Amino acid sequence: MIEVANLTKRYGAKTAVDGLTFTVRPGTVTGFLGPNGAGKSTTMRMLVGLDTPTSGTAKVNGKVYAEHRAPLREIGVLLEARAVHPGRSARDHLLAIGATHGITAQRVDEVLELVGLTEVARRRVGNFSLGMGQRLGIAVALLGDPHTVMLDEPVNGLDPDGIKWIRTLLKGLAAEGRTVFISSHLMSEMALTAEHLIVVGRGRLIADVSVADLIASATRGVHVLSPRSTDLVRLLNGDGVKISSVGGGVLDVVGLSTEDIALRALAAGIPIYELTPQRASLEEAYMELTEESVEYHGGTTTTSFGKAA
Ligand SMILES: Nc1ncnc2c1ncn2[C@@H]1O[C@H](COP(=O)(O)OP(=O)(O)OP(=O)(O)O)[C@@H](O)[C@H]1O
Repeated sequence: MIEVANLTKRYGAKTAVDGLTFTVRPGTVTGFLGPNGAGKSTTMRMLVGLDTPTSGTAKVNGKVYAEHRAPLREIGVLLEARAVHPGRSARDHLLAIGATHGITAQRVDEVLELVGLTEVARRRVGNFSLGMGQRLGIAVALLGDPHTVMLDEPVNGLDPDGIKWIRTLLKGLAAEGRTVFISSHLMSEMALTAEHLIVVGRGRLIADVSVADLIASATRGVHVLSPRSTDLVRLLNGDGVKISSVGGGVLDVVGLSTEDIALRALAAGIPIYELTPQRASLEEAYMELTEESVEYHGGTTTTSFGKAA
């Protein structure tokens, strides 16, 4: 379990994390999302004692990191900046880390197997590809068989096979009852991996929501096909309702639910052949949610072409 309460971090005049409060529960994969500079890495660093909060608390399994006697057994982390001695083998790297916690060579070999590095376990880490380095980082995180796993951008550098592997791994860890907290900018991947989301922007909490609810809350219309579309437009038009044609006789109705449309059409005797709610993708829902809090907007090059009538 991860509990963040009124957490604030200032670097001089810059407030990186601003009164953040949230809980990450065991048993599900929780995604940590937010635009660049939103404060995700800073929050994760405070959770593992790499940064000190200006105020508030960041607890793992009921205690702040420094209070744990065997932290590797409480929380396994993969943060972006990893210090690995390039001349060491993957196995030696894990053995050295494990030595501080009485972790056996057998456990090291188990973890190497789990992340698919057994065959290269005795090779110099300096020659590892980005994906192999990422797998080694995940091996470090899992070494102490921790109850909580926190990974910053875990799919960075992984190929599609690797991405699928980590998705299965993370879901498996959550199914075992562990707390799994991951940050990522890949929305399509988050939609497949996470069940719950903590969304931050400019250091503040924007949403603490299930993936399903976030997608459902994104405003999208309902596509309606009727042989009497003109009558239907007249019937449904009103305050807060926007109706447009999307071609093929199909109307896009925003501001009314499928039930509203069906019942009103039924009462007026207007037949309906098709009624389809338009679902937003997680990416679209996320963009709507964070629109206001993007710190660094990219420049756009716009060229005007005459719009076709
Ligand atoms: N050591 C530091 N000194 C000064 N400012 C910092 C420091 N660390 C982070 N910041 C600032 O704090 C803000 C939050 O940064 P952080 O890295 O936590 O964001 P993030 O959400 O992880 O971003 P990204 O998605 O780009 O990794 C940024 O504006 C960043 O420039």
